[in-house]
Amino acid sequence: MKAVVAGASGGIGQPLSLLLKACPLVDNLALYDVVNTPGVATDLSHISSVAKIEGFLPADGGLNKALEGADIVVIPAGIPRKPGMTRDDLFKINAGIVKGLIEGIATTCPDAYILVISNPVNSTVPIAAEVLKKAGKFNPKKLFGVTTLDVVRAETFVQQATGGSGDPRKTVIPVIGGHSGETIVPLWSKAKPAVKIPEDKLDALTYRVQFGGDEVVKAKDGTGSATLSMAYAGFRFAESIMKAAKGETGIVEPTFVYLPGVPGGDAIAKETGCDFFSVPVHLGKDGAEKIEGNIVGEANEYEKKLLVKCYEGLKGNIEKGVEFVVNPPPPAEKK
Ligand SMILES: NC(=O)C1=CN([C@@H]2O[C@H](COP(=O)(O)OP(=O)(O)OC[C@H]3O[C@@H](n4cnc5c(N)ncnc54)[C@H](O)[C@@H]3O)[C@@H](O)[C@H]2O)C=CC1
Ligand SMILES: O=C([O-])CC(=O)C(=O)O
Repeated sequence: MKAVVAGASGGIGQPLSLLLKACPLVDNLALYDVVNTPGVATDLSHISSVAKIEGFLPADGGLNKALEGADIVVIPAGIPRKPGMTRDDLFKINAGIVKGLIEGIATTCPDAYILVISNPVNSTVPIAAEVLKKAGKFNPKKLFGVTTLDVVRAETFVQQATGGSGDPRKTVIPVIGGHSGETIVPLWSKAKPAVKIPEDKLDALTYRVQFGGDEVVKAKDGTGSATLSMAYAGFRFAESIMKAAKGETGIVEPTFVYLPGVPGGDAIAKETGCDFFSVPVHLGKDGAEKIEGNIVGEANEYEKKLLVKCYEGLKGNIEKGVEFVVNPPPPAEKK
């Protein structure tokens, strides 16, 4: 299994690369970034794990060299938020970064699983899909927006709100929709095993999952957004993809996918009016095998109200991403 991290020298990229280097499922690890990958790769190369590691910079076709033969490409490249910014404020810079990286993937390793972390995920995944479509290489079963951090937060915060003890990972909570503010919808009613959230804590708990990113941005006070918890979440999702690729069955993860391209997705696309949506997806050797049931239809009344707000925001984010590729903005005039 060859894994590539694009944006490997950054706040997420470095710890994510560390986790992938230590993972026995990875035989080869390529680190790509516009800066510092020789240093990061040399540092990680001293770790006594099976993965062979190499760092690449843009010079001399570095991106294509990194991507050559890749089975899985994880993309945390791009700028993070500062206090006062929304994820959508990152679009201006990150849209072009993601577009360029996906063009490289379309040329060099179109069959790889593609995991997009770069924000705004609600728009960068549609950008990736459109770039791949344009190149005639779009396989919706292998393109994923990484929304695992929302799931991780829901697992953690619900324990705190209910006074639960024990391993938070043992409670499975589907978090669906998109990856920003009100587009993030935790389905507490679908938790397994069931959770009993005191009514007076429900709004605050939901808000904390939806705006957990802001909590970190505020605490980091201008130095960035979630990196370590994101590296954990990104690795957790990448590991699930790799395990499924190697034949492990029964793996289900919420992830932001192109609904019409995944079995079971059409009904949800019709109900939500959104072609891209995060839903629990069964993972298999070919990627997204199918979507489990109609989770949107099964939401309770409280969650249905949250979903209405989710659709409103998400539709615009998706359209913005699609437009960026289909009707690209004119190139900026040179001064
Ligand atoms: N999906 C999610 O749940 C989350 C997403 N994010 C997003 O992840 C992205 C990265 O965040 P951080 O690692 O904190 O930022 P960072 O600034 O620390 O690292 C980003 C890295 O990307 C590199 N980069 C820039 N242009 C590139 C290009 N064309 N090719 C390859 N690498 C390039 C930079 O050199 C830098 O090393 C941000 O957009 C952030 O909003 C952050 C947390 C959670
Ligand atoms: O909040 C941000 O900008 C980073 C992010 O996506 C998260 O932490 O969920």
